[in-house]
Amino acid sequence: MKIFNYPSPEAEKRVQDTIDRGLGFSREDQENVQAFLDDVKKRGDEALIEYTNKFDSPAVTLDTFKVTEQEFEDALEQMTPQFLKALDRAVEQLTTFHSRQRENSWMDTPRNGVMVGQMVRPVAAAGIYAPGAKGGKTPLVSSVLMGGIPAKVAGVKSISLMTPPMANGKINPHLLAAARAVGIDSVFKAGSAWAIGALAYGTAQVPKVDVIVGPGNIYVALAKKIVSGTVGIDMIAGPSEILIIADKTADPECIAADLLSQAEHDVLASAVLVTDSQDLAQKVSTALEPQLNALTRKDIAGPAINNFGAILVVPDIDTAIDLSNRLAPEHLEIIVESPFDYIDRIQNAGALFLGPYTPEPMGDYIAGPNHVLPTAGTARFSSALSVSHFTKKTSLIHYSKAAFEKEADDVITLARTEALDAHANSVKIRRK
Ligand SMILES: NC(=O)c1ccc[n+]([C@@H]2O[C@H](COP(=O)([O-])OP(=O)(O)OC[C@H]3O[C@@H](n4cnc5c(N)ncnc54)[C@H](O)[C@@H]3O)[C@@H](O)[C@H]2O)c1
Ligand SMILES: N[C@H](CO)Cc1c[nH]c[nH+]1
Ligand SMILES: [Zn+2]
Repeated sequence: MKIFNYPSPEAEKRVQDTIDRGLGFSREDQENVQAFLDDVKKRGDEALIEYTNKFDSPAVTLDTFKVTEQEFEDALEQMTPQFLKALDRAVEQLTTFHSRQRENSWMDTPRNGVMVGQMVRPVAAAGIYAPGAKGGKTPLVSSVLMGGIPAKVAGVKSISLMTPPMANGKINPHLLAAARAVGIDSVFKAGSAWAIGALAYGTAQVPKVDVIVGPGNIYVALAKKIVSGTVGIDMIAGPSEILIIADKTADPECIAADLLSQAEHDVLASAVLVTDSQDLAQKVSTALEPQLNALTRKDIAGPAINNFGAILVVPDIDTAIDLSNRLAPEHLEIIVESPFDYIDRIQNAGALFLGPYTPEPMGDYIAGPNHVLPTAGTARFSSALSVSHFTKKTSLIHYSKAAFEKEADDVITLARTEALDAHANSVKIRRK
């Protein structure tokens, strides 16, 4: 992995390439995705089956497109006790974390005779996307939990899960077990942009939803971007990224492993180490090569490391923090002598992992917080997928006659300033 001194023009270029890589949708991608969406809007399930047959599995038909109860049962029979134990732990710990995000409705009486408040309500229907590239061979089972659990905690009644099928026309059984564990019964065998279109517009089989959440590749991200406004979305969750700030106390083998953990997600993933130790930089670079070569997904992690990976040597940890705030990474690991000393200075990051025993995958699967996180610098203004993505708020207002009389003149004045006579009249008419 290439080592750069930072600041320097060469390092600056690599940093800029990393920032620019994430959400760069080409015109061609946009046109293709728009065409998929238009077609799903027009032809519904027929279009879904056609694209699923062409891109994922020739075995999916209109009759087998929705996962049946029998398929759920067959899947559950294949689960090992070891997997079910891990799944149970993940479900429990994620539910505990997300339950703390619940917001209550409230009412207040700020002035005599006036009542104001906010009612929190779940959306009626939500759609969850769980990635599964290469005919469902890399099913992100954990993404089912990350979408489903906050939706359930919010109180959403109808949840549909979309995920690409495997070549044999089935959904990966572990993914179905995860869906069952969080209480999602409607699972459809469709991925990519057409799955997002089905959720946004509805088809004969797929219910139209109010909110679509979940990560996915460029086609999924672009489709979500296009349909947002028609439906709510969580965010444009792009290719994964990790930034690690480490000092001489860090273990180079662990740092190399953590960098690769995100690089293996996508050829567009980014993995950056920022350190004040030249010695650590060299050792991580050396440790990385053999670890990369041993990976099953080295064909994905390799290009990610080559194109969007870097080891940046900085004069001090304060410079590392400034750079990290500028990059606003999806995942930020701080592995230095006293990591908690730096929390106050972290302004932009999707999730923060502190200390040598908090590798990023703890957060991907089991710690509790959500792993669907803002990427490509969008952590400057957006946050992890949460219960609030599945709720909306209605304001509540009440005036007594006396309270109305007291404030009426000011409303009339403001309405006239805006030349809105009818507004003024609606108040005036009540003042007999
Ligand atoms: N930001 C986050 O929180 C977060 C979390 C998890 C995963 N991720 C990211 O999600 C992504 C998952 O992507 P994935 O590819 O593994 O799964 P995916 O399900 O998003 O993509 C696979 C689908 O894309 C379709 N497809 C393939 N080629 C196509 C083409 N030319 N046109 C249209 N559709 C096509 C396939 O047929 C399949 O249905 C990765 O980039 C990963 O880094 C991000
Ligand atoms: N690291 C990914 C988010 O960028 C989430 C994930 C799912 N499975 C493994 N990892
Ligand atoms: Zn991951």
